[in-house]
Order: sequence, then C-alpha cells, then structure tokens
Amino acid sequence: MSRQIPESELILNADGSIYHLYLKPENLASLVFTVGDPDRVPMVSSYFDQVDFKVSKREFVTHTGRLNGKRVTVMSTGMGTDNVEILMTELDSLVNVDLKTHTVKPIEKSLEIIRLGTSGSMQADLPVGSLLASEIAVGIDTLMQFYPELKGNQAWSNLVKNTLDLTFLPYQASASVDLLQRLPSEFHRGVTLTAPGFYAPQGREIRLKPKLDNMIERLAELEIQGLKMTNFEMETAGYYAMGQLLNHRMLSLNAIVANRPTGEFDKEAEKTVDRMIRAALEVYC
Ligand SMILES: O=P(O)(O)O[C@H]1O[C@H](CO)[C@@H](O)[C@H]1O
Ligand SMILES: O=c1cc[nH]c(=O)[nH]1
Repeated sequence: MSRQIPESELILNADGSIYHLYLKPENLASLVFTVGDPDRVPMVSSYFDQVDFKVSKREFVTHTGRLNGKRVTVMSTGMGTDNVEILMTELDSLVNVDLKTHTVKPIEKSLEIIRLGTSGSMQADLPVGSLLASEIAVGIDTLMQFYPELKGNQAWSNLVKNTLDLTFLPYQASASVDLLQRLPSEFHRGVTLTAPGFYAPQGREIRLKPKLDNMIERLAELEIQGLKMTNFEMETAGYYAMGQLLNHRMLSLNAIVANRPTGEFDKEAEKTVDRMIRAALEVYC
C-alpha cells in the first residue's frame, strides 16, 4: 500500500477539485496547452470545435473541449516557475493520484504538455516575429534546489553558472524529442534561458541597474556542440525539469516578441502569437 498523502499536502476543495487549479480528473484532457496570460486561453479555445468545460481560479483559467475529434485542454499559469511548480504537481496529481484514497496510483500516466508563450531573442539574427521551440532550457531560478537532482547532461548549467558568476548551480532539462520532431521547419530550435524575473534577471534596466553587466552579450556568445543560447522567458526550464521528474512529455514553443540586441519589440506581437497557436493546434490536434 502506498503512502497516504495528508489532506494538508494534497489539498482538495469542497467539491473534490484540486486546490489551485479547481479541476477534477474528468475535466482534464491528456493533451494540455499552457499559456502565461489568462486572456490567451480563449484565443486558443476559439479554434476548438467545441468547449465543454470552463473554470477559472486566480491565474489558472482552464477550457477543455475537442478539436478534430481529439480531447484537448488549454490553461493559463500566470508568470514564473513558482506557478509552473503548482501547475505541474496538481496536473500530475489529477492523473497519478487517487484523490479519494490520497494514494499514488499503481500505473503511471503521462500527459503531453505544450507551452505556447512569448519570449525575447538574445540573437540579433533571430528577429521578432520568429517562432522557436526550446530544445534545451536552463533555469536560473532556485526551484530545483528543492527537488531530486536532475539526471542527464548539465553542461549548459555549468557554463551559465561560470559565465554569470552565479553562487548556485542553474538546472538544465530538455524537450520531448517526439513532440519536437513533429514541428514544421518554420520553428527555429534553441536553448532557452528561464529567468526568475522580467527586468534585471533578463538584463533590462529601467531605474535599477542590473548587478550583472552585459548579460545578454555574455549569454549570446555561449555555444555547446554547435548550439547557441537563443532566448529569454520565465517558465520553460521549470516545465522541462518537473516534466522529467514526473515523466510527462513536454514542449515549450515561443513567439519571439522582443529582440534584445537590436532593442526592437514586435509591433504585431498578437499576430505572431496567433500564428504560433494555429501552427501548434495543426500539428498536435
Ligand atoms: O507570454 P507568456 O506565456 O506569459 O510568457 C512570457 O511572458 C511573460 C513575461 O512578459 C513570462 O511569463 C514569459 O515567460
Ligand atoms: O523579452 C521577453 C519577452 C517576453 N517574455 C519574456 O520573459 N521576455
């Protein structure tokens, strides 16, 4: 008999739904698209043939329906890997924990989880309006200091630690090869830096000067086995790391809306995001 998880750890609402997401197992499809912005959820589900279920709690807005006969969920997470940790743990609990007995189910189920997010390019020749799949992601937040060590190559983590002179080791994890391979050539592939903030942690200066000088230039010239670091955002490494530990298949797609070396912001960012959404639905649904 597996461990009985205390009510204060696996928390359920009065209607039996899981604490933050407000979902019951039957409300979730095994193909899940995630977005940061709650307003992006109806943009995605407007392409579904039907929407059967909607719920919203804090930044977590969920729509589940069908497209081309396939059941599909889209949900928002808000920003940052702290929200991703909640999302991934609660999604995993919905499929791999018996919510009545509070015990882990004997047969593990794997979800397909695909992020549809915005991102800033570190490379002058990766222009705004581009679409990019994160092949590898490196997290410079501290989430993974609290989970079991990630197996596999950590060469990027070590390189980023030394380049930025960080006092802790970042973490590195990868996309599902199967999900990545299905993408059309329109999608660039890249190495994504997941930052614990939008401004100084991505080298931006408004009134406060970032502690790290020339962060973008230093990161943009890094290269391992012919791959360069390509873009900044705030969730992907958290998704890939939690997905690796919990055995879910993960992919993060990025609409490049800012080019940091050239200082440009995409004047048609919404159209770029819409192009990414339509491309992803066509490939995975
Ligand atoms: O557009 P989303 O999916 O929110 O993703 C990116 O945009 C937000 C910052 O503006 C961060 O969440 C970052 O990861
Ligand atoms: O530059 C950017 C653009 C979108 N999201 C980010 O996190 N950074």
